[in-house]
Amino acid sequence: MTSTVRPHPHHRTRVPMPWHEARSVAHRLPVPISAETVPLEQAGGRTLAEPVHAAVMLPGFDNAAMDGYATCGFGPWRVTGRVLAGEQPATGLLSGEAAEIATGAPVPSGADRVVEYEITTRHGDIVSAQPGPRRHVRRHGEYVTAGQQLLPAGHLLTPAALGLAASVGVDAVAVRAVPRVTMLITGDEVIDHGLPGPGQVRDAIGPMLTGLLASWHIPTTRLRVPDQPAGALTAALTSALAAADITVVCGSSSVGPADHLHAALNAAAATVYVDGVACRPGHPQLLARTGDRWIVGVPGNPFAALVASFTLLQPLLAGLAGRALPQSPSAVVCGDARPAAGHTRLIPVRLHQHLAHPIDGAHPGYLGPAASADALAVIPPTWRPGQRTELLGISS
Ligand SMILES: Nc1nc2c(c(=O)[nH]1)N[C@H]1C(S)=C(S)[C@@H](COP(=O)(O)OP(=O)(O)OC[C@H]3O[C@@H](n4cnc5c(N)ncnc54)[C@H](O)[C@@H]3O)O[C@H]1N2
Ligand code: MOO
Repeated sequence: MTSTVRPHPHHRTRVPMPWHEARSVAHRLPVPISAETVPLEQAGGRTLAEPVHAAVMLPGFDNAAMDGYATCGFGPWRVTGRVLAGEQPATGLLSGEAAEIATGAPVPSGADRVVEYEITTRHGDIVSAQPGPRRHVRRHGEYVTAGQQLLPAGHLLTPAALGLAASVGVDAVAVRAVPRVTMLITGDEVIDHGLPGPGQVRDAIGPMLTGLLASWHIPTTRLRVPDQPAGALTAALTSALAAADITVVCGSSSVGPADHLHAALNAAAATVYVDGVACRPGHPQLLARTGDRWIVGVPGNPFAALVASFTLLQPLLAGLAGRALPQSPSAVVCGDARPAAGHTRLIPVRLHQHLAHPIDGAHPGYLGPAASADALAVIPPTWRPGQRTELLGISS
């Protein structure tokens, strides 16, 4: 798995790592990054470094699950008062008494059920009903007891998880730090704005990865690196490594005369863990480390760069956050997914009626199909028509 980087051999032989193995290596190698305590408002999309425990019981008090009447004993009942949410009942109820009550209001002592308005008839202060078996009272602590662990360390704080933490009285949570990510965009032909001139291309990877990482709640710094002089990437990588937990080098991953990544890694005394992955597109991708700093090399072809980001960057980020790899949903792929011997194909698909429909026209250098896809379907070499296959969600 580990190899020492040699001086840039243009025609070196790489042994590409199987796609699932590359993901697993990128996920299990990192030690989780440091933890910090942040207010709940800032914790969305972060990963818990410590479990969340309930500070209070839930519900916090016996309360009405319906708008209607809290009643005691058998009806008809005499209505003696009214309790709204946020109020405390003025008195308890005796047998044959009722209090009008709002959903969420504390039920008066003595009440044995809440009868919803819809099934009641009322004449003056007398209310009648034939209630069903449901009591419509949410009992103190029936959901959560105080001190109970609700979310484990390693849990991603989704909107529902934030709401849950707030509902049990939590104001701040211990989460993993946000890794600092720098992107180095290489290529003398690559321009940032406007219309490309002869031989030029617009940077598609910078905007794509900025958006992808933002969807994972991670801000990025983007820097341009010229191909010439040959030492420019080494200098840029050295300064990026000083400031960033992860440096993503875009382009320069292959074996061409301007592909300086391996020389730069050598200069940084980096250990390379993944050097080529048996997938299409995106095979010339790379994962390396020096100290606690990580380098991910993604190919210059933009769709290949997207695939590489899901292959190495997403698992690396999960590992740094101390989080499990996201569980991939699966679907049956319609038609011929064209499996290829010896490598995993990643194809853009649209999801319709629980089936994955491949989008035509995918090329490593073109993002059209990926831009209108719901997911990338993972097609192993052994794929057969009608077989379910893993999906990587790319549309959020
Ligand atoms: N002899 C070989 N040549 C190539 C191989 C190989 O195995 N042997 N692999 C091919 C594959 S597959 C890919 S992918 C590319 C990877 O090349 P690099 O990562 O070194 O990237 P570049 O050479 O710099 O650029 C490739 C291509 O992508 C365009 N590009 C680069 N950066 C951007 C950007 N930010 N936005 C949009 N487009 C970008 C660049 O202009 C080139 O067209 O190598 C193959 N060659
Ligand atoms: O990774 Mo390359 O783009 O397979 O085309």
